[in-house]
Amino acid sequence: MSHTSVVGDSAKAVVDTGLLSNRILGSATTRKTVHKFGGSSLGTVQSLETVLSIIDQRVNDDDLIVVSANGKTTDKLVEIIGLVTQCQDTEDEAFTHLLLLIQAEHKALIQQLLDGDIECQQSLVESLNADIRQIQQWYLQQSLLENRNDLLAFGELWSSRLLTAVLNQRGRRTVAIDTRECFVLSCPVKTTLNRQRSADLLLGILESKRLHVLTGFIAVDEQGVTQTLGRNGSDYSATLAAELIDANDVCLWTDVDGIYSADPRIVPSAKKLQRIEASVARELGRLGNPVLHAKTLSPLKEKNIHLHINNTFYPQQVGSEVGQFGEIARQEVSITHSNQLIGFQSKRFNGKLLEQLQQTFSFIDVDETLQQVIISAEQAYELRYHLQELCVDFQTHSMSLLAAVGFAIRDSQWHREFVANIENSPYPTQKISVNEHSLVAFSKSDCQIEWVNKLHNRFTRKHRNIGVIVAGTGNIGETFLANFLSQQQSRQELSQVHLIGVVNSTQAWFDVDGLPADKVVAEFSQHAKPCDINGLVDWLQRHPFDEVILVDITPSETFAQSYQQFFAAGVHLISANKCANTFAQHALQDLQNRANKLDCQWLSNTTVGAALPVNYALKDLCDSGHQIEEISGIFSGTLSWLFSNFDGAKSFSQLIKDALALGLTEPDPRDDLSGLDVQRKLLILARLAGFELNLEDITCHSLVPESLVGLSKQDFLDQSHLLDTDFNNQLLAAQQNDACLRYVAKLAYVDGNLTARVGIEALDNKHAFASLNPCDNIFLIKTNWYQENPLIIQGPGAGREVTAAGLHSDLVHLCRQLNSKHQDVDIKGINS
Ligand SMILES: NC(=O)C1=CN([C@@H]2O[C@H](COP(=O)(O)OP(=O)(O)OC[C@H]3O[C@@H](n4cnc5c(N)ncnc54)[C@H](O)[C@@H]3O)[C@@H](O)[C@H]2O)C=CC1
Ligand SMILES: N[C@@H](CC=O)C(=O)O
Repeated sequence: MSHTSVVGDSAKAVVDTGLLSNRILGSATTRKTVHKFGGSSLGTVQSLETVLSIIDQRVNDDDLIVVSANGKTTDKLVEIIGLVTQCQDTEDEAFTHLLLLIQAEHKALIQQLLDGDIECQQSLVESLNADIRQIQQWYLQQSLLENRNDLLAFGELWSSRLLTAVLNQRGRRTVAIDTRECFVLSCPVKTTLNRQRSADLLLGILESKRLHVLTGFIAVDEQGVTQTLGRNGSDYSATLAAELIDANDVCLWTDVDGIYSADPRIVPSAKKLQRIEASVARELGRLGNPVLHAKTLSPLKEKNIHLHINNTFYPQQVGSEVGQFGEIARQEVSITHSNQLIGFQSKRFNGKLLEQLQQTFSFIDVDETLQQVIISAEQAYELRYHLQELCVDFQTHSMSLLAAVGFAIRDSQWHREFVANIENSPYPTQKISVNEHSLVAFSKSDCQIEWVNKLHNRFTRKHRNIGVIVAGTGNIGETFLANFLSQQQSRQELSQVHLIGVVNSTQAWFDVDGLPADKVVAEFSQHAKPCDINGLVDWLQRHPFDEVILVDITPSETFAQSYQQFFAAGVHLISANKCANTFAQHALQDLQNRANKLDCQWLSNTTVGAALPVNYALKDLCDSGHQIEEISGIFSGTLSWLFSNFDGAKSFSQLIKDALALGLTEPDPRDDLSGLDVQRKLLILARLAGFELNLEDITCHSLVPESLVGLSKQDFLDQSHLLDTDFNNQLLAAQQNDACLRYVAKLAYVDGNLTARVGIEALDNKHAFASLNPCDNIFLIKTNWYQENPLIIQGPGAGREVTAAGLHSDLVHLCRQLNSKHQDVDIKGINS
């Protein structure tokens, strides 16, 4: 066989595998990946263009490409074999029709994809025509059945030639490899590869700085005779190639989104399993999963190669990854079923015969007591034939299975639950087979869709893996993280919540297997890698969790401006940062609309009053029909603390430094002293109450003189003594009038007029706002129904512990919502 090789320039420089695992994320080193494109991805010009763009963006020259035959070519070639086998009257006509159809389809693909390159078109069409003539000749000589495997091999051969030619034409130096030159089977029946010989041959063929497109599905035996690798043989070719070249990953590009927790065509609430432990995947394959095949997975075992299932038509979407993972991924449970099984019973199913059968066939269950083996309907034909040849008497019956599959499920709490559920279900079970990673109920009746749904709901409904990323490791962030583990252990709502990332302004530490919450602060600098907001957004687009919550404990406006991107990545937000909530009205509205549209939740109850339930209360009042007429009070913990403690004994400037050290102030205390923080809080409450206004609509009296505004934070603190005289004077004046200094916020809505202001006031010592504990906030809310006796909420309004507590409260609320979230999978043509 000759190679198709046309010279061109490869422009691929950047590695972007788009893959999930820790091994890939955060690493810039090149790693070899075998990309396999299935027939559905190669069937039309349009889908081939999509494949070409995936190759352009994601495939490096070190990688290998493995292709199936274009579209349904293999089915048509098999049909030709069927015609010849059946010897029908109309065979000639049907043969010619099918062959011409195959020829025409391939010619059309060549001409459209190589549009403008007549020479290349001609060369490919000539090869195609020669192959078609060869098939005709076999047919006329009645040797088609003898050459069955060579006939089938044409599908992959044409496909690899075409893709290679197009890639070369588009500047990617590419070589086509017919795997019959390098995949040598030591046992064609079991499709066992002679690994050493095959590796030597393949590595000898690969050319440096070239991309290689390998035929899937075909190989040769030790005598050089063409062999096929059976159903899903191209997937197997890809994993074999990965093993031979020592690749890290195999990417199967197909027309499904990944592996689901049940068949999504019949279980609408099935969720995608983004990470599947390899041993669990093998068990799913053994039980008949239509995407994962035991044979495909076998070459990956020894070398811990990860397998990715990605949808060609939605390449940005995260698919499923099979490999070795930590505890979080191992907790997933899926429900599988099949009505395509055959039970064989024979008195001779014991001893040597059974042993020998087990070596040749992949049984789903073997039961010596029942003298029964269960096998897929696909393999039943061969078993029947084999037993007949051995003159073994047997009976057969249709069977079904309904199974729960999960890592070490036999030893988990699910074992008892499964048995109880099956025993109480109408599924007429013959037996339950208990395996390390699966619990399987078998029946002689079909398994009904509703039983699959019921079991799936029971096992997976509440199991949503939620990843949490904390942005901001300062004053509040550290305290939030310090309390994370104890919260996780004590709150039932957080049982599936995992800390998977911590980010600050320059660095990030991610681990999809979970970070040690109790050590994360201490070990952050040791593990963190440089990361900016773009890096974070990138990471968020590929996370393997059912839900991800980002907790923004930064003071950063830039970070808040990225919320749009976070929502676009499907991430939920909890904000202590007040910036986004105080964007211009239209910008905030856009953001909220976007979150709603994308089904993303956004909680920000600590932005006002720290952990005090002010936002909740106000929202509840409005939702229940109150019309808000006044919101007033002391909204700054810092200013409350400063003015409560400021009695002249200690200077005002020293008190500012103390408040900063206590963690009450904003990172820059001038944001409190200027009134900006209070102004923001009043704006947040006003908007919650249904008023439309912006920051500049709230009159603000700043306590920071112009001369101290432009200084660095440290210079400001050094020069803060310049404030002391003025504040001493204000204090004296207030004291002389039996009054005290307080920084007050007030919004009033009277006769259709809205006024809002924040500023310092001298309040009578008997005023409700005068006798607060230092640092307490007070919120007074008047409505049409709360007039003379307004609603008052009072308590600590700032500080590390209370703010962290408020954020944890938001986390529990949000997880409660997400845990019970029901999300149906949309399946084209079935429910969408
Ligand atoms: N102190 C309090 O009582 C309360 C504070 N808050 C809010 O909590 C937030 C955090 O305050 P502190 O912890 O005192 O601040 P801090 O200055 O001590 O820590 C801020 C953290 O955010 C990180 N950061 C800054 N910009 C970032 C960016 N662009 N990307 C990622 N990380 C970034 C910094 O590296 C640092 O780790 C502020 O928004 C504050 O308004 C809210 C309620 C109460
Ligand atoms: N600096 C703020 C912190 C809470 O938002 C305050 O003092 O209230």
